[in-house]
Amino acid sequence: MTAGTLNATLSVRNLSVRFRMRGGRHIAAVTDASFDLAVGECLALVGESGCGKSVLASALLGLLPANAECEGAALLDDGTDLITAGERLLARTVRGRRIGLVPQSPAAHLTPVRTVSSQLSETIRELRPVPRQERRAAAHAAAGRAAFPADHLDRYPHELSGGLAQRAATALALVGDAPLLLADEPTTGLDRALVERTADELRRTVDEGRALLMITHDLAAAARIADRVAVMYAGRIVELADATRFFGEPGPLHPYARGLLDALPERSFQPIPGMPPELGDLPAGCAFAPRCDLADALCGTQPRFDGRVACHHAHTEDPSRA
Ligand SMILES: Nc1ncnc2c1ncn2[C@@H]1O[C@H](COP(=O)(O)OP(=O)(O)OP(=O)(O)O)[C@@H](O)[C@H]1O
Ligand code: NI
Repeated sequence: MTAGTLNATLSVRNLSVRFRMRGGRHIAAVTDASFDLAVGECLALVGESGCGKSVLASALLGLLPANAECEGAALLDDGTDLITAGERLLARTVRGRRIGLVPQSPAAHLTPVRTVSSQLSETIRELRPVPRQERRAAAHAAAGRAAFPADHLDRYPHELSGGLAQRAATALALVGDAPLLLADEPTTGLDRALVERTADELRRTVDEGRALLMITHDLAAAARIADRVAVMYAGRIVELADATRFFGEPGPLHPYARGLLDALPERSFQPIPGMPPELGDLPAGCAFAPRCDLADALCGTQPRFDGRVACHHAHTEDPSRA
């Protein structure tokens, strides 16, 4: 292990996930992803729809379907490799206990026939033996941290709006007190005020000594709580940056990441032209080249990720090198 990974709660190394499809085809959903996540840190994973964010999260929790093939490693601080650990170990010691998941589709994650309060209580009971009274208190505390209103705890999932279901799922992820949280679009369906409140609560959870990988389309939410940003394009992490630098000056290094920020209404409101490529049919070189103003012959070869960026024409502050 290198020095840089010593304090990491999670070290992802060269993680690739491919789906085997009919006719011998493959979909390269995640390719060669590497990053670390430390205690007290929030890493935001951003990128357009379909770029592989949720597949990456599912790989870390052993929740991929049977036609998925995984390579690489994802090490917890005690050396447990999430990629090679079997289902028994993941189910007994990892999911809910060491890693809490806020799923992308909360409705599918909530049990329809039980109230939010009973689901929270049941989850606590499964994780550790505590008296009923304490379970109730823990359920209330988790609801509060997820901005879920206490007077809705006795409701069934179908009685909840999308935003409330999202917050119920967040409470379920928090109730186990896992040191590592994976939140897949935790602010979807929430209005701006609730986005900010949820983001602030998640930030507080991190500041109490946890680590958070937050997957999001919402760059404003990412700017609010993230310490670092990982930008994914067509299954690859193309930039890994300090959030202050990324959202402020000098801004992102990768032309795709610069395009994502420029597309924001509060910036130039200029969408990136074109569409991301099919992950079943990726070009040999840089996958962003067909949409990139800066692309030239060099981009026909895959740019190497140097720890900060993977681009032959990365933005530079030094005009003589531009
Ligand atoms: N079970 C599967 N079999 C085949 N392909 C899959 C499977 N699950 C996901 N994919 C493909 O993997 C790619 C990445 O999907 P993923 O859900 O990770 O995207 P995402 O970045 O989370 O997008 P979004 O922001 O819309 O949630 C997509 O092209 C998707 O079609
Ligand atoms: Ni997703």
